[in-house]
Amino acid sequence: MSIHNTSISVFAPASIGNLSVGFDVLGLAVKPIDGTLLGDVVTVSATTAANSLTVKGEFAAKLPSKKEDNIVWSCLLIFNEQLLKAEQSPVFVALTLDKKMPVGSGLGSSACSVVAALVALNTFYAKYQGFSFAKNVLLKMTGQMEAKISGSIHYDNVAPCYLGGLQLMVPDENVISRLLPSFDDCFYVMAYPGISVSTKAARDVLPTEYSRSDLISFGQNLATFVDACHRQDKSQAFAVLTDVVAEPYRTDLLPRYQASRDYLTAQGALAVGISGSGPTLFCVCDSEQQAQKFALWLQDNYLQTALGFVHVCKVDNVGATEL
Ligand SMILES: Nc1ncnc2c1ncn2[C@@H]1O[C@H](COP(=O)(O)OP(=O)(O)OP(=O)(O)O)[C@@H](O)[C@H]1O
Ligand SMILES: N[C@@H](CCO)C(=O)O
Repeated sequence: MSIHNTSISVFAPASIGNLSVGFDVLGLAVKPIDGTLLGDVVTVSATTAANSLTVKGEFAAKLPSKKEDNIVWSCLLIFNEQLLKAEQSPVFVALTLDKKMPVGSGLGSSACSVVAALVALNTFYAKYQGFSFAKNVLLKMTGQMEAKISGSIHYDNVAPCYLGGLQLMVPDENVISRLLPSFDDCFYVMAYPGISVSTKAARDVLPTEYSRSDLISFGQNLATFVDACHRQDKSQAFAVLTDVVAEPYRTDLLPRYQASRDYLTAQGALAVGISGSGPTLFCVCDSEQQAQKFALWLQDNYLQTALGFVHVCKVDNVGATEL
């Protein structure tokens, strides 16, 4: 097939950064059970004119109007730079971003755009020029792009969004992220209240130092959770899903969060937490019936604007995928 008459579209899913116990080091990709595409789609087509970027979709208007300020454009620039370093010739492309994800939502919105763009470009070049970057090289590029947005490298959204499942960030640049066994039978209710919280602002409220007892709790909760994942011990895993690093300092940014958390916990949720830097709340449930009940409650009690939504999700084990 000629490079000039076809296009590649890639979907990249929402994710729960931190998963309460793993600040900046754990992330879980999720997908709504009703088949809704909760994530962004980027399409790449060859063009004979100059490079271009078109933005459409429900949340397009929330993005900067100049294409140079859209992270998808930065992805194209870094990708082309890397192509040249690999002695490959970039071609002109027309990019389209279908911005389905609310910005500043805690669902990994910028990660969805970054991953969809870089995977779409990589797939495009693989199919039509027989060249592609290895997964780890592409993952590093996604980390650089995420850092450009939030001010520090953290892979807890981009890694699960790209690779799927529950990912643990490893401080080894040859590994970066490792897949952990997750609990595929659980349901994750995701409630986005319809307001925006910037990741940078939610990082700025965190202390620069922590007490020894917080340090011990953090290490113990994360280690116990990872061990429980490997043993598939669901009750142990979710019993320690407590965040001592970020949640205590971020609840003030999240109207109705504390009351919702208390209610859902009292009603038997396996765990409740802030997705990424918020404002999305996630609630882990054992059964679909319980998840649907909590979804209705969150719809009535956690949402604040008409832009808000609630989805009952499961783990997305696939990650970024060509449509
Ligand atoms: N394609 C894009 N998608 C999302 N944000 C973008 C994009 N391009 C540029 N931006 C800008 O990047 C910033 C993203 O902010 P932030 O990191 O708080 O949001 P986020 O990635 O949506 O957060 P979260 O991970 O909590 O969902 C905003 O200022 C937004 O205008
Ligand atoms: N780990 C990040 C996730 C948001 O992108 C944070 O909590 O600040």
